[in-house]
Amino acid sequence: MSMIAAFYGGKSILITGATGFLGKVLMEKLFRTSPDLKVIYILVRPKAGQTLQQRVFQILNSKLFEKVKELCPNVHEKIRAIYADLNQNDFGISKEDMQELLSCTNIIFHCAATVRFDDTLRHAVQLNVTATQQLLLMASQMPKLEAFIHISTAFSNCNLKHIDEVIYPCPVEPKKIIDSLEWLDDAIIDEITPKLIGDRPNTYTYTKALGEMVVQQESGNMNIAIIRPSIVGATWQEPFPGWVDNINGPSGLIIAAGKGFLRAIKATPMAVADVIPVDTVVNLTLAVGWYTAVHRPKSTLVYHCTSGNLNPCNWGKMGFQVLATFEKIPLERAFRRPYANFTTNNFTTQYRNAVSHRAPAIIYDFYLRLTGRKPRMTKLMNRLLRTVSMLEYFINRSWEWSTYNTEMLMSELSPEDQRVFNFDVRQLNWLEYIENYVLGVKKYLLKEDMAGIPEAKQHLKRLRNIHYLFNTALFLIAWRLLIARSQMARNVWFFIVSFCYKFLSYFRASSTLKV
Ligand SMILES: CCCCCCCCCCCCCCCCCCCCCCCCCCCC(=O)SCCNC(=O)CCNC(=O)[C@H](O)C(C)(C)COP(=O)(O)OP(=O)(O)OC[C@H]1O[C@@H](n2cnc3c(N)ncnc32)[C@H](O)[C@@H]1OP(=O)(O)O
Ligand SMILES: NC(=O)C1=CN([C@@H]2O[C@H](COP(=O)(O)OP(=O)(O)OC[C@H]3O[C@@H](n4cnc5c(N)ncnc54)[C@H](OP(=O)(O)O)[C@@H]3O)[C@@H](O)[C@H]2O)C=CC1
Repeated sequence: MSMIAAFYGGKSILITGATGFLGKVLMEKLFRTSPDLKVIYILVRPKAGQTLQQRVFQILNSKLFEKVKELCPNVHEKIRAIYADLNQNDFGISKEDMQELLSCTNIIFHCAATVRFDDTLRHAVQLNVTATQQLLLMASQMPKLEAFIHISTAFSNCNLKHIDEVIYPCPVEPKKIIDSLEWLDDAIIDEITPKLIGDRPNTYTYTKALGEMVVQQESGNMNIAIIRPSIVGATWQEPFPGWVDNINGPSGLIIAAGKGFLRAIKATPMAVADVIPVDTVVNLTLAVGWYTAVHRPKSTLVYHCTSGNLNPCNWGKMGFQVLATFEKIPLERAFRRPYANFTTNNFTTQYRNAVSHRAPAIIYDFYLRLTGRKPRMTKLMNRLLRTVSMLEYFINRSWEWSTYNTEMLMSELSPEDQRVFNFDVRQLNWLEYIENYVLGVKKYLLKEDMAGIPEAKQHLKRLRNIHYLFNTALFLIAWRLLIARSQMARNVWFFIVSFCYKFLSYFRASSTLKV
C-alpha cells in the first residue's frame, strides 16, 4: 500500500494553476492514486469566453483524464472550481468561497505563475510575487493546513553556475519592489527593469527568485517546501507517454523544427539539456507534500527536480533524436524538410537566419501574393526568431544543481512509493523519451492523425524535389550571369562541356566494342 496515496485520502486540497500544464497532470495523478480524497479546490478564472465550469469540463474530457474517468467516474463531483483572479486583491474570491477555503484546506499546491519571458515587471511581480504573498497570508489563516508546496523554477538563480537547494537572497527586498511598483509609472518601470533583473535574462526568472524569498519570509510556522523543476517536458510514463498540451519550452521548437520553419539555431550541442518530464515533477511534488506534512522539517526545504546531474543529455543529442523521429513520423504539411544546423557563432547565426529562415519566408510570401492570397510567413518567421532569441540563453549554458534533498526524500520512500511516485530520473531512457515526446507533440498538441503519415512522407518527397529543382535553377541562373560577364568563366565552361563530351564519346565507343 502506498503511504503517499493513503495520505491524500480524505484530504481537501487547494491547487492554483490547475488549468496549466503542470496543474492538470498534478490533478490527474491525485485522482488516479487517491480516488478517496475529499475535494480538490481549484482557483480558476474565466478565459477565452469560457466559464469556469466549461474550462473544468474541457479538462475532464481531455485524453489526459481518460484513465481517471474509468477508475473514478464521479471525479467531476470532487472538483470545486472557485472563481479567482490572482491579479486582483484577495484574488476576487467571494466571501463564502473564502470562508470554505480557509476552514477546510489541508494541503496547498501553488503552481500558478506567469511563465512568459517577456512579461512586464509589473505583471510578473503581481503574479509571481504578490500573489504568492497573498496566498501565504490566506494559508496562515487555515487551521487545518498541513503543508504548503510552492512550485518555483530551477532557473530562479540562473545567474549562478552551481546552485544548491537553498534560497538565495536578491539584492532588493521583494517588499520594496512590491511597494515601489505601486507608485512608479510603467515607463519608469521599463527603464529600471534591466537594472533590477541584473544578470538574469528575463523578468520571469527574477520574479520567481523574489517569490522564493517571499515564501521564506512569510512562512511563519507553516510547513512549507519549494520545488524547483528545470525545463518541464511531456510525460515520460503517466498516464501515458508523450502527453503535452502547450507550446512552452521545447515543445514549440519541436513543432517549428518538424514543420521545417526552424532549420538552424544558436545552440551549444554539448550544453546540458536539463529537460524533466512533467510526470516526474508531479511525483516529486506529491511526495514532498506528504513528507512536509508528516515529517514537518524544521526549515523550508528546497527540492531540485532536474535531470542533468543524475542522467545528463545534451542539446546535440536531443536535436539529433528529434530529427531522427521526424524521419519516421513526419508532421503534416511541412513548410520545408526538417533539418538542424547548430552554431555557436553570432555571425553564422545572422547568416543562417537570413538564408535559411527569412529568405524562404519572403519568397513564400511573394508566391502567396502572386496567387492572390494574404502573405503571412514573414510575420510568423519574425515571431519564431524572436522566441528563439529568448530561449538562446538556456541552450548555450550548462548549470549544476545539487539534489541532496531530492535524493534524501527518495531514500525515505517505501519501495511501493518509489514505484508509484517515481521521480528517479536515472531510469529515463532519453532516446525513447524524446521519440515519445515528438509523437506526443504530433498527436496531442497538433492533433494530427497517424493515418496521415504516408501523405506527410509524400509531401516531404515533393519538398525535396522542389528543393533540388530550385537549387539547380538558381545555379544555372548564377552561372549564366557569370558567363556573360567573365571570359575566364566562359573558358571553364567550355572546358567542362568538352570534357563531358569526350567522356561520353569514349563511354559510347567502349560499350559498342564490348557488344
Ligand atoms: C528539444 C529539441 C528541439 C530540437 C529541434 C531540432 C531541430 C531544430 C534545429 C535546431 C536544433 C535545436 C536544438 C536545441 C533546441 C532546444 C530547444 C530548447 C528549448 C529550451 C527552452 C528553455 C526554457 C527554459 C526556461 C526555464 C523553465 C521555466 O521555468 S519557464 C517555463 C517555460 N516558459 C516558456 O517556455 C515561456 C516562453 N514563452 C514566452 O515567453 C512567450 O510565449 C514568447 C515571448 C516566446 C512568445 O510571445 P509572443 O507574444 O510572440 O506570442 P504569444 O502571443 O505568446 O503566442 C503566439 C501564439 O501561440 C499561442 N500560444 C502561446 N502560448 C501557448 C501555449 N502555451 N500553448 C498553446 N498555444 C500557445 C498563442 O495563443 C498565440 O496564438 P494566436 O493567438 O493564434 O496567434
Ligand atoms: N513549464 C516549465 O517548463 C516550467 C514551469 N515551472 C513552474 O511550474 C509552474 C506551472 O507552470 P506551467 O504549468 O508550465 O505553466 P502554465 O502557463 O501552463 O500554467 C500557468 C497557470 O497559472 C494560471 N494563472 C496565470 N495567471 C493567473 C491569474 N491571474 N489568475 C489565476 N490563475 C492564473 C494559469 O491559468 P489560465 O489557464 O487561466 O491562464 C495556469 O493555470 C509555474 O510556477 C512555473 O513557474 C518551473 C519550471 C519549468
